[in-house]
Amino acid sequence: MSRTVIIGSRDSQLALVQTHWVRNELQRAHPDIQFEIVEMKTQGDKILDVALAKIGDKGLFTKELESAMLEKRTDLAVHSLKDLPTTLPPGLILGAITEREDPSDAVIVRRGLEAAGLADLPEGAVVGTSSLRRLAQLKHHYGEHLRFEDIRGNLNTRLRKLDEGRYDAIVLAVAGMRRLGWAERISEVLSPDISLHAVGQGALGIECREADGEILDLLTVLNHPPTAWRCRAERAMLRALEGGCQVPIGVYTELDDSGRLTLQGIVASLDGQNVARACRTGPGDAPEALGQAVAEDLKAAGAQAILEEIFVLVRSPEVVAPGAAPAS
Ligand SMILES: NCc1[nH]cc(CCC(=O)O)c1CC(=O)O
Repeated sequence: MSRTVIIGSRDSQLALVQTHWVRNELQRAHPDIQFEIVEMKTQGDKILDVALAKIGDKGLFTKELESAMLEKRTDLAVHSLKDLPTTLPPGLILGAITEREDPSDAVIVRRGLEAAGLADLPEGAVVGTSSLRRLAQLKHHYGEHLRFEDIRGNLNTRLRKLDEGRYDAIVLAVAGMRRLGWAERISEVLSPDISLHAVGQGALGIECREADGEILDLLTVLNHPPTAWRCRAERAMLRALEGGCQVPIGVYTELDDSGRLTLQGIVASLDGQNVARACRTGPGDAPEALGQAVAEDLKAAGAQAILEEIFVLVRSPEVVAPGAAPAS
């Protein structure tokens, strides 16, 4: 293949680290092909100071990258998988899912404060989070002891706000901190008993045109089947719940040596008081069926009512939902 392959990326520091990693992997596997990166701003990058929930959740960080592929200005796009909606525009598919980083959430304590994690923070300490999923689960466990406030901006901005003393701790994805080389700032990795992570967290999704067989062939080197099975189950669950990225939905998956996949799911009310949980195990090579089954169990456990209540809250004009950033 003699063409130059153009890779679309958001221009945030994390997105560029991820896209350069993908470019290097592709270049190593296909030395005769030229790979180029084109940086783009998405809607979500332009309007970070606005309550994102108001703008519409689907594809805030992906639309511009997708239009570019459909118009053949680019050939593929690299996304944090958790920012990629579960339903893609016609003509585009998920060509590969890369090996997952640790998908857990991490607590970062402000410099100068000696605390090993959330349980160790002083009474009334202020914890910053921008995701309803984290907020709901942390309120459920630490609502009596800690206060929670919204935090916005990219990872650099959030760490700066933390160290300026506006928060005592913040909660972020382990994966982003590691990829940016800031792992040593992680004070605590939250166990799934405290916080189930976002669907797709820690993995990269590579999107391309469905009909572009050449590109699809090139991408097979990036696909990590165990991660792909886990993430497909997680995404099928989310899709079946029709949960945009704004709702407190968390997951945890495990793949055992014999290829059995376990998917745990949670749907929580914003105050953390009302929680629906479900867990099932099934064959790893039928992840969509497993995801759909767990979604049905969650609905039977009360998820529907929780989701409807949140939908009304998030859409009502008076209420600016605390921390409605997408897909965390
Ligand atoms: N919501 C934004 C976002 N999208 C992807 C990551 C990094 C982690 C990942 O790849 O899942 C983050 C930051 C965060 O949630 O802390």
